[in-house]
Amino acid sequence: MTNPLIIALDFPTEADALAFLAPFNNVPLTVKVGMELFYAAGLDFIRTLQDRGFGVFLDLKLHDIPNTVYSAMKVIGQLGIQYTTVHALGGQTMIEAASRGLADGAAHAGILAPDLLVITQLTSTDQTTMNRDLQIDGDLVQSVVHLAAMADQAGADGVVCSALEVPDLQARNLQLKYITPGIRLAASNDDQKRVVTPGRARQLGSTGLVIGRPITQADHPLAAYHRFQTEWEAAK
Ligand SMILES: O=C(O)c1cc(=O)[nH]c(=O)n1[C@@H]1O[C@H](COP(=O)(O)O)[C@@H](O)[C@H]1O
Repeated sequence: MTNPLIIALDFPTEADALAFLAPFNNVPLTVKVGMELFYAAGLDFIRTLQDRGFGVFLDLKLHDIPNTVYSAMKVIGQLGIQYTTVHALGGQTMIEAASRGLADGAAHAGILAPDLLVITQLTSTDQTTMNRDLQIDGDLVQSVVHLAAMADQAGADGVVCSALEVPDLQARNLQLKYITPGIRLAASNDDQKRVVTPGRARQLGSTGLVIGRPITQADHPLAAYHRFQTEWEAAK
């Protein structure tokens, strides 16, 4: 089974990412490659991670017209990775196009398509940001529920949201995985606004966690990873 703890490799270079991963040699990790590292290290680095046995979550958060997203996802579908992302705010037709693109790319390569995860409201967004900056009226949780239901309709495999919203999503009986960032062992003061501990996230129904700085910036990353894992396991 895929490791439910996904580490966000938010590093500026391939060398930094590989140095971080050195102690994790025998750990069956799924690692998330986001915009910074992908733009710096590209597809060759994705293959390096796969050669070393890591599962890959390619997080490029596509948001464009359906035809452009379809074509990009057709390429991504051929990579043999585990997860990739689009923004819900691209709308249902764009999400459907993304799903088709992944399926067509994977079929072309004769492999399984990655899970398509849809970003609902970012965990750095709070109620005020959503209403004032994005000019989306109403309640943030209701917006996440609406976007997740749309993603489900469009054939997505999961959504990215705060663990705080998962109970409301489960109440809708959606056929989705709930991948939740904004995970912290204790209260923190960084840019994340909707924050949850790993144990609480599991109790709330998260399928998987995305964890970045609390592990990547720790003095002892492997020990930090084990603390998250222990809390996750204890919350069964
Ligand atoms: O798509 C994501 O992974 C994502 C969505 C979201 O709503 N919030 C969010 O923090 N993320 C990502 O999850 C990771 C969280 O990193 P830390 O805040 O360092 O734990 C980063 O790579 C973010 O890009």
